[in-house]
Amino acid sequence: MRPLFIAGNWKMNPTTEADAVSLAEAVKEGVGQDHAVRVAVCPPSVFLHRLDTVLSNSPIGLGGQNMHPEPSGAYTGELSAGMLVDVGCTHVILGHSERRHGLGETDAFVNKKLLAALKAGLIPIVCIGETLEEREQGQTEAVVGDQLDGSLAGLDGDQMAGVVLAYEPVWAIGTGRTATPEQAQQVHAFIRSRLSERFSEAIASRVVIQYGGSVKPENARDLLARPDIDGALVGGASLKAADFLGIVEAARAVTAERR
Ligand SMILES: O=C(CO)COP(=O)(O)O
Repeated sequence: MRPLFIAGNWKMNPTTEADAVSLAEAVKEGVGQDHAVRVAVCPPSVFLHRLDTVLSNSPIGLGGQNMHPEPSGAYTGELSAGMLVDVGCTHVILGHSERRHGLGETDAFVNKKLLAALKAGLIPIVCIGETLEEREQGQTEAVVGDQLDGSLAGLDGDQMAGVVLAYEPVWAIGTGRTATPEQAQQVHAFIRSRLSERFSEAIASRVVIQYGGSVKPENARDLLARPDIDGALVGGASLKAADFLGIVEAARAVTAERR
């Protein structure tokens, strides 16, 4: 059985280290030593080092929100996989739509980052998802399929099994408009079938596929109860400890029901 995995993508929030520490401490206290559900937080990179200390003796993973594929060099403003590992990261988000659409990241570039992240021992969370226009034109599967092919190029089955995918329909991010559990499940099942064709059914069945886009405590349980939805990548609701912990609680409830 795939363990459910709830990750918080804090994006460019909160704005001070003191607030980041408070949020991380509250999440740490709420999660406790429970390992039934995987949990990670991905704060802005300037807070990573401090939060590694805050989150010590806790099962909560720590993730970067981006990285450069090269290990070092003349890349102003960038940071590498090795640097993320050095400050205590276990995870890294790659190819978020805010970077694909806002900053022109391509599948090929995401793929280079993915290979570098795996080499450095990070667990990558690779984001994919269609825009509203693409959905309305019936292109969801074509777009998501292309993103998968491009982003996952060159991976072998064992590497794939260690990658987390996050299906984040762009139209559901920060809009309050969540994909219905049925809509999300349909795309998640498509993603898994694509992985099955490309790798094998055994590998596809091991890949954790998170859903992201306006996940809240109120809608988390219905989403997480679907067979191919293995967790959530949470934006806005990860900035309030009570909301984020409410989503973790929903994941625990779904996990307990499945036992
Ligand atoms: O982009 C997201 C997570 O990566 C989702 O953001 P929201 O939860 O704010 O919609």
